[in-house]
Amino acid sequence: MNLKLRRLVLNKIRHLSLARICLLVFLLIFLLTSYIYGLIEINSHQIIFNILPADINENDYVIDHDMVKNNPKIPHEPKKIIAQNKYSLTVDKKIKKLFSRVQKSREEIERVLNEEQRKLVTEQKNTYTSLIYERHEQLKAQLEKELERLKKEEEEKAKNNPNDNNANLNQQNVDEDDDDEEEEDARPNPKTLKLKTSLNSDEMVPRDQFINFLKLEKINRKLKHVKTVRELVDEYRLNDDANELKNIPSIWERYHMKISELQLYNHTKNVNSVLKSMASEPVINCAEKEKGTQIKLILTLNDGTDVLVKPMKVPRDYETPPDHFYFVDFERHHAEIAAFHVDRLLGFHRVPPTVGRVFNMTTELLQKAEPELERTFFISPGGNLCFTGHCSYYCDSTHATCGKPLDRLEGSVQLLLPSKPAVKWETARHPYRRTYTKKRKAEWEVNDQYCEETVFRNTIYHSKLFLDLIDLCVFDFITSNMDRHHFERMVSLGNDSFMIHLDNGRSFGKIFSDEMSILAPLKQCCLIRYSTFKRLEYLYENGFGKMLDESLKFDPLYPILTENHLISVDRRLAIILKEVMKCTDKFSLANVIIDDGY
Ligand SMILES: Nc1ncnc2c1ncn2[C@@H]1O[C@H](COP(=O)(O)OP(=O)(O)OP(=O)(O)O)[C@@H](O)[C@H]1O
Ligand SMILES: [Mn+2]
Repeated sequence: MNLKLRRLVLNKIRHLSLARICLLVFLLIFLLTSYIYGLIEINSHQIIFNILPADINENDYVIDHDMVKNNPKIPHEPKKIIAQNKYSLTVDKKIKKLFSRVQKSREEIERVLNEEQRKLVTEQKNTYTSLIYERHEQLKAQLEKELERLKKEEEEKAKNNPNDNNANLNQQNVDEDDDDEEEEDARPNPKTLKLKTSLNSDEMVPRDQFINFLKLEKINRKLKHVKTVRELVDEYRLNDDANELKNIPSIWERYHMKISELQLYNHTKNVNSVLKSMASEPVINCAEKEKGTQIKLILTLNDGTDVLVKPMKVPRDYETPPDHFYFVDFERHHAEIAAFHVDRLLGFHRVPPTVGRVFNMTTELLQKAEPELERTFFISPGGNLCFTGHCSYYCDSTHATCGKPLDRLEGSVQLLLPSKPAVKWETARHPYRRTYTKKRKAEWEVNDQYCEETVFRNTIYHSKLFLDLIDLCVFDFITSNMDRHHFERMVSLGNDSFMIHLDNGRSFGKIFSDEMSILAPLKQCCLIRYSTFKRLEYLYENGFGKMLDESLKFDPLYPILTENHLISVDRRLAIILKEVMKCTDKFSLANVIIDDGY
């Protein structure tokens, strides 16, 4: 009896295990396919399921809005936390003294080159410029010869071995390092060869001469016709057979057409209406920005305006963790907004109009999303609507962009500036670029003579562009932005059209300390534009932090910066002025503060 029972049980178990094994194998195959097709992500410590219904049903994302209203713990309106004038203004006597010294040297600073000097300096400048063009032509001719020779060799080889399928010569240049676009290729193509604007290493440009090149701009400025986008559009329309610019959205007339070679807008007033419409116009399409390292959306608004949206990732008081490099830092929407206001107060007007906006993720993003993006939406365990999107950094489920709460999402909205076909842009590598690696330092970080040895020798900076670069350094130090790898310009507006201060998402990552290395261009070159200095003086006298807070009050997401951020802005302004002061110990005042007419 006992034996019979035992056999029966054993048999049952055997059968059960077979069924289990089948089930297990099936499950494994299922998991493997899910993993391959991206429905499952495996992290170091968890497995994440991205299994979504193939067709997204709007009802899957119904958010309980009453819950938000009835739950006082959920902040559905940002609290106004900044008490006015809480941060104090310290006035440094030494800085005040610098202001009065500059006032006294005003005549000397503002003086233009006399006729004789102008001729001489123009000649010197032209000598360098012709030198680099000459070398460029020589190099091009040399490369063409070399290519010709190689081609002949290949042809001869082909004649000798007619069966051998030779590799195409031009094919060898396809692999280009994206980051080092200005570095020389192994075998550059003479047709697309970029002009090397740098003089040879033994050809130093003395400081006095370099300063004269900058001063020469003051004369040129007076003679110059300042080009606008309107002119570019008019020019383009003359040959616009495809009628590409026939029915352009109203933003062109309201804003784009007025962009000039000098700045993105001339009066705050001109930009306020754009900010307002970007913050309120209904969204009609939502796409992802291609090739981004972090998630960015491109929205088309009802009035035809295209805008770039960076969604909220971190709270206002977030600081970059001490072990995080600048190149892995999160992009912050509040930084983009604050940077616009800082740039505007500095009088540069080189950051595109940027405003904060609260989105209803369901109706404004999900329901308007293009299919690729739509597929990445899901509801989190906390009941919030989230999406991951596609990008190379932080587009996995652990870093999803989620409603705070439910489907309420804050973001920065930046106007997309005009580009092709009427407006051509150019990107150039920043001379004080960081290495974007964990271990290697850039030359400017180890060589204090870098400015004279490298920057002064680059003929691209024998122009207005150099003091623009110092302006950018001032702006980046105040906003604490270490992520300035390139700068972009609308070159069809002119050879030295202003540097657009784009991509400020990684600024304001430090609050209680200052990143002194950002000031390297100012410290090493010891040159600053007169009008910028006067602007810094004005902000110092009137309280930069306070003015910034007042300016930010116009943003729908106010407060944008914390009180400590505002204190940091005042502190950094004083540091910049002190660095200028140190420079005037080394060089005379009129050889540090330069009036180039801009
Ligand atoms: N407001 C704008 N108008 C026009 N073009 C823009 C604007 N903002 C960004 N772009 C274009 O998109 C590019 C990428 O923008 P941004 O630098 O913000 O993205 P990113 O993904 O952070 O780039 P990266 O991570 O490589 O620094 C810019 O270099 C510029 O060419
Ligand atoms: Mn960036």
